[in-house]
Amino acid sequence: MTTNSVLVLKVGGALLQTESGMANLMAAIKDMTTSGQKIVLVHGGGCLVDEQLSANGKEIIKLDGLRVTPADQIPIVVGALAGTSNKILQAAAAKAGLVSVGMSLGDGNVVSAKIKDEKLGLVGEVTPDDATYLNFILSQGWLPICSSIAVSDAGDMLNVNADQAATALAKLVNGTLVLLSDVSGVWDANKQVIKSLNKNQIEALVAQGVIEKGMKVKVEAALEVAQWMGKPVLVASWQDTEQLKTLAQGGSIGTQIQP
Ligand SMILES: Nc1ncnc2c1ncn2[C@@H]1O[C@H](COP(=O)(O)OP(=O)(O)O)[C@@H](O)[C@H]1O
Ligand SMILES: CC(=O)N[C@@H](CCC(=O)OP(=O)(O)O)C(=O)O
Repeated sequence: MTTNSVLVLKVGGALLQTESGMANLMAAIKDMTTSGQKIVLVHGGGCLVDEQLSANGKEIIKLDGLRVTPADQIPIVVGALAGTSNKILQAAAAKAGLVSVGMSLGDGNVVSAKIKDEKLGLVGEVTPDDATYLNFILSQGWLPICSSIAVSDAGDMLNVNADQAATALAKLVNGTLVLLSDVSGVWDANKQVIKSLNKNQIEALVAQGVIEKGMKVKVEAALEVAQWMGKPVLVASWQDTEQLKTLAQGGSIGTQIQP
């Protein structure tokens, strides 16, 4: 998708567990940036957080796809996302010949953050704020790699769902959002990828329980941006090299979430 607008690519945490997946993605990013496409990479790391919480004897609780994050889990969550996950991706970027800047939502006032809902603990809700820092990184030809850890004005470190993090950054730079997961797109009840979805269809599939958990959060984030921008948002897979090539050539892949 070589467009004039900035491409905001979000990758789910499962990517970080496959060397070949990361290598393929970084090769596709290298191709796109070489042809002048500006890219912001936003990442999750939910599975790494799960691993680290378990290793530290902590409970894993999710509500509607969002992790309940008590204060005693924050150091582990921040370490897994802003630390390990972010640096794993920077290492993969370096291997592909890309110059990256590892960052989080707490940097340069890119977003403003507040606690989303007391019952989720230290989970953040973010809104776009100041694009100066991100635009500077892009103007240097560097690849920003952003984790979904935010910092509130009150000085709390907050855990933000990475799809929602990507939503805020896509709005910030008025970019084109692509959410890459470990599935080829949004499935129907028979696990067939649906080519295109609008608001009514999404609401029906959520009500039927066909779209659930992390995919519910993702599709709702995608719909919000699609409506805000007045253009479709793609939900696709980082696993499929062909999909990545199509994306790099400006084609449409996976499921299009329509405004
Ligand atoms: N209708 C659906 N279509 C595709 N995936 C779905 C659907 N409903 C639930 N899922 C689940 O959502 C997962 C993707 O969400 P999530 O794990 O949060 O991804 P990521 O970590 O890439 O953001 C899929 O692996 C799948 O198990
Ligand atoms: C609040 C919340 O749910 N935060 C997520 C942040 C990471 C994430 O979203 O990772 P994926 O993209 O791999 O799912 C979490 O703690 O798992």
